Amino acid sequence: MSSNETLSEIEEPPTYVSSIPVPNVQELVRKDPLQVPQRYVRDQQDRPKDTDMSHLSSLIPIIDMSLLLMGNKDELNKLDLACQEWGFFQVVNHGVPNEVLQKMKDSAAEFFDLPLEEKNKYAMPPNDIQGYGHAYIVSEEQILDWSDQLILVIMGMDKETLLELHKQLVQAYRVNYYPPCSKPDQVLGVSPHSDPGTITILMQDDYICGLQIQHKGEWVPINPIPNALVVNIGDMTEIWSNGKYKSINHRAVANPNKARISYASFLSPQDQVEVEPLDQMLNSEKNPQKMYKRVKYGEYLRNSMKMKMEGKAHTKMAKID
Ligand SMILES: O=C(O)CCC(=O)C(=O)O
Ligand SMILES: [Fe+2]
Repeated sequence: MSSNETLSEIEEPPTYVSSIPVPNVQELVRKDPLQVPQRYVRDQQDRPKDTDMSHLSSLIPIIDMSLLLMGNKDELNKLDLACQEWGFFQVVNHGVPNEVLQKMKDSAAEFFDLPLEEKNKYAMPPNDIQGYGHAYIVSEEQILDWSDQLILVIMGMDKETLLELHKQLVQAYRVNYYPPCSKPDQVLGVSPHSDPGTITILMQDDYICGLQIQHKGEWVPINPIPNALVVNIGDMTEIWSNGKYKSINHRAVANPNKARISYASFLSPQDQVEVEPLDQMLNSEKNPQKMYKRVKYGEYLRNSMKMKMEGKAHTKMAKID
């Protein structure tokens, strides 16, 4: 995008790769809580295993935002290490009032409680990623996730202010609804994937576990801390940092008894922005070789949407072999 072109001049709404329509999981469970159709059953090696990784969960860094804002160097180093070693951390004292978080939770819960006909008034249209439904379904054979989603691309803010503050930042918001599952050991709520954008800010349910991240080959649960926010590095930050900061494979598992809702806010560059390793990241001793090609974010995103979510397979497009 040239420097004299601004977001407000780009009138055309972006189009997305369309996803094959699939059943509504919440409705499936409402009709028969015990059925788990074959389309949702994972191959043995992909199923959540009953291994206890809680000793690793307690090592996932917790960052105190109030310390960062006071310029605390130790906390800044902790954040730097978190991005390099884990790609995930939880943030406490983030300054977002608990009432605001609660309102988000209440309004999402209210939406998912509506009858299907009401929810379907906001159904995701073909070629769009916004709305109620499912994305990333590219073949009839694909094993499906045990969840429904509501996705919004948030552009309603004052563009001038937004541009001033963030230049080309785009925010998309996805509410994931995971109905309970009678066979949680055979399904996944969300397939393993890394997030394509810059960073993701995730509000989990305060008590129900589900999110797991891949760390040194193991699936490690991120235990909820009430009112904390989970932050993870996306693929674009991995590219800008030439791999110093890691965009980590993660997934969500289903719960046998309770529905779980998570709220993911994806921050990303504008579609036209070209992303490549920053010069200063190439001069470090650790990563002298350029590991990524230049990619246009919009193309990268759409390319990833043509594939089912499959770990970091979609990142190949940007990798230098
Ligand atoms: O539900 C979760 O905890 C994870 C959701 C997620 O990874 C996503 O929406 O990209
Ligand atoms: Fe994610």
